[in-house]
Amino acid sequence: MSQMKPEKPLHHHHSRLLTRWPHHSNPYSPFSKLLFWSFCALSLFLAFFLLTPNSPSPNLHSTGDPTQNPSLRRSLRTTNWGGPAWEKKVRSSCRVRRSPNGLTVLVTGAAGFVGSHLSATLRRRGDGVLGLDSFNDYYDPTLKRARQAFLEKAGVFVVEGDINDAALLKKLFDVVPFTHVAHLAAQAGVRYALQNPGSYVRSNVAGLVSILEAAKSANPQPAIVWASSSSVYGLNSRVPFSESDRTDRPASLYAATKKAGEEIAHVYNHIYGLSITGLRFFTVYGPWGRPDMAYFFFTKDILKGKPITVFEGHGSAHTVARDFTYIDDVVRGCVAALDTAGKSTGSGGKKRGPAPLRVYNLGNTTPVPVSELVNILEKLLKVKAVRKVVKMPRNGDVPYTHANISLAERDLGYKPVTDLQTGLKRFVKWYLDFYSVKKEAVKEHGGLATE
Ligand SMILES: O=C(O)[C@H]1O[C@H](OP(=O)(O)OP(=O)(O)OC[C@H]2O[C@@H](n3ccc(=O)[nH]c3=O)[C@H](O)[C@@H]2O)[C@H](O)[C@@H](O)[C@@H]1O
Repeated sequence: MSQMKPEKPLHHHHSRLLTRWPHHSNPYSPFSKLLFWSFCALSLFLAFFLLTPNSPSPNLHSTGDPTQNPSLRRSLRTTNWGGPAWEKKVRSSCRVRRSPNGLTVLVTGAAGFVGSHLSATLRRRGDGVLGLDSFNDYYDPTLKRARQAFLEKAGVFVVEGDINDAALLKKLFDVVPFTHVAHLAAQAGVRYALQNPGSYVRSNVAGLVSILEAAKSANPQPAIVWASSSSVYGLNSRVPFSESDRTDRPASLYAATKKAGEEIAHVYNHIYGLSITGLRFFTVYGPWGRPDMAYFFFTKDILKGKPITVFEGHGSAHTVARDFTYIDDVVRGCVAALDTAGKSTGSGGKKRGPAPLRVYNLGNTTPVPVSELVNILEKLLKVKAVRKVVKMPRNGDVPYTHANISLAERDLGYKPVTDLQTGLKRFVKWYLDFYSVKKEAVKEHGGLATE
């Protein structure tokens, strides 16, 4: 009842205002009618323009919150794609040069750290590869553009678009019969989830569903390999972490969205017969890495003489350690996962038989304390770090990670061969080259090869 009350006075007020309006602005005058209809026509035109998926419009690589802002969401859906020239580039990027067994792979997050390395590796061995990336500014987009430049040189076209853009995904699957999707696009980083939780739900949950929806409707259905995370082990205290261990106690929203992804994978495998492999990456590092990761910004800050914050654990878990895994080892694991994926069995959105559903740890099996990581960086950079040792805040971090990789060893032939000292040496060399003289670095490396 109380909600009904204001209506009367408002209406009353409104009609009083009408009677006071001068003649030329009276809404019932011919001029106002004309204004009214022009406004309607313009609104209709704008609505049509914004909702049409293929309409060319300026590219917005925004990381704003599209679920909070519907107009931004629309703008993400109208990214500049489509047309004969664009389709030609897509097809040529997907042309297999390793017949007859070459794969045709859609790599999401292709301008990202693991995505760019994987795309280059696949293209080098002759597979057809198409990249997809939103180039958002979670971290410096110029680094993503530099990776894209490498990929273009290697013959990989990176489509600029959002994984939540269903019309774009449908178009890609209509143009190319992908045999595989390497789904690496995600909102990464454990601690950033405290600042921007929505972004994790959008990318890691909604985005994954969007990819699986497109894949289940595609004909043929591709096999999916996607990036889960070691963080799903959360507060698990059994070491080393095995795939059969508990993963129902995540310590961060990031971990929770990756765990949710593993459950979602089960659903799409069960209902639609999609072949799905989740890879639990263990703190992947190396050249062309992510600036939001500790080894990367420690390097930057040590060189600048800025203090770095080194976390230490609480009580018996005093040493904070990670099973740091070198990029080339992880990429070999990804390639093996694609090669052994097995086929999806569905068609026309219907399951025709059981399909593989797999999860593997891709770690290094040798956890290293973060303090030791800093020691190695100091030696390589020849600069003493200014350390601020603090108790680990409740920020989503777990004290340690340690992978048991026997399953990946058995099924994928996965065998990491790079220790932290060797991998960081390669990273530091790349870092110094890339950030002091960018162009020279690009020429010298001549690709993403790091070995
Ligand atoms: O293994 C994984 O699945 C995850 O690995 C990393 O997460 P994390 O291991 O936390 O990597 P960093 O953020 O680089 O942190 C490495 C270590 O440095 C510590 N750290 C971090 C930041 C800092 O200021 N000080 C500090 O001591 C962290 O506690 C952690 O032990 C990635 O950022 C995640 O995207 C990925 O999913």
